[in-house]
Amino acid sequence: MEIEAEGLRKIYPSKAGPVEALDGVDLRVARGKIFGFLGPNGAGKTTVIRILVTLSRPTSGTARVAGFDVVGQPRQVRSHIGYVSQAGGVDGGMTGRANLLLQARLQGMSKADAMARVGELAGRFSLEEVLDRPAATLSGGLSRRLALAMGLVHRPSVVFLDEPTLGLDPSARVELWQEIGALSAEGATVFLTTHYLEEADTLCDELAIIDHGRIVSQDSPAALKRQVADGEVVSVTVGHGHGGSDEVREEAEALPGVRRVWWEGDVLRVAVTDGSEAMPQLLRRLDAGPVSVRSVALSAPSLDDVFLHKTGRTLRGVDSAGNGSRGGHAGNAGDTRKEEGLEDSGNPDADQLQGA
Ligand SMILES: Nc1ncnc2c1ncn2[C@@H]1O[C@H](COP(=O)(O)OP(=O)(O)OP(=O)(O)O)[C@@H](O)[C@H]1O
Repeated sequence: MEIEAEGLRKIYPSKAGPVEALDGVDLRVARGKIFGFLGPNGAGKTTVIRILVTLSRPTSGTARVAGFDVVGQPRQVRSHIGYVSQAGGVDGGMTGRANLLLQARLQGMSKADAMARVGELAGRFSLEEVLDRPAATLSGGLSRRLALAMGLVHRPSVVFLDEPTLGLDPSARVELWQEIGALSAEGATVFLTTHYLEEADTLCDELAIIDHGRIVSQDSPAALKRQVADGEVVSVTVGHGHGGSDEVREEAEALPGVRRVWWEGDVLRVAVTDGSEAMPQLLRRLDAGPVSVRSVALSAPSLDDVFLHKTGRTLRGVDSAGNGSRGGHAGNAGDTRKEEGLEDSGNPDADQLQGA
């Protein structure tokens, strides 16, 4: 296993009293896999990543990355990992080349080696044309590619990416997926957080969903979807404001071939063994009932369904810039980040950590 965590707990002190961010997190990620970490806001994703990349210590529990203990052997861990935070660590006032060179020099490379590595990475990430531009002038997609290249300067075997495509347009996102896929094809292990379920579904070999500081599920995207429904999901949209009726849900549950029924706003979702068999019966039953049906659709279960089933919340509503209602609670991070900064003081480069 390239990443292993057991019983991770983290309690942050805060003025309002201790905040339990992690409540016994276990994780196992095999070498070369792309592992996606999903969860509502405030679920504990960043806390786990920060422990795994040695920026924060667990209150209790253990974790090993690339075979090294994150608490006892932080230097060894750092020399084997790349970490690209949400902020990315790119200095906007410096050119792309200067950013890359600085990282390489910080890794202890000679000037000649550093320049050769910058050339290599620029070719690999199609950054040649932007090497001499100040990083602040790069588009979102280019800036993320630069940040990723910076995280790979020292050829880490495990790469941590915190929301790598947040706010990117669809084509830039797909380009980055290709880069991430290539990393794993070359043997690197990738651990990423994302709010985009499509990204998790397309890119990741395995996913863990965290909620309230606990892992509620870990499996491949396909297996997770099978857990929700080994079949199809009929989605019935009812008249505005008429969703949520227990009576309708119970009626649907009583039909043959129905496995699970739940409301998502004004949409009744019905997990069934065979959609074409269940749909006519379901519609007949609904027609006789109190709600009007506006539309019906049949689909395979999605990760949205999994997420809702596991956390009781939906991640839908994230707009292309990553804003919007992401479900879950925002937590009380706003007034407490300072304490986190204190915990990490002494680390000169918390945003872009590659090696010690
Ligand atoms: N330094 C801190 N001091 C106190 N509480 C904190 C601190 N950092 C995080 N927390 C709290 O711990 C919990 C987990 O936060 P964390 O940032 O790990 O969640 P997250 O899943 O990464 O959220 P997001 O998706 O919003 O980034 C939240 O309740 C948060 O408010």
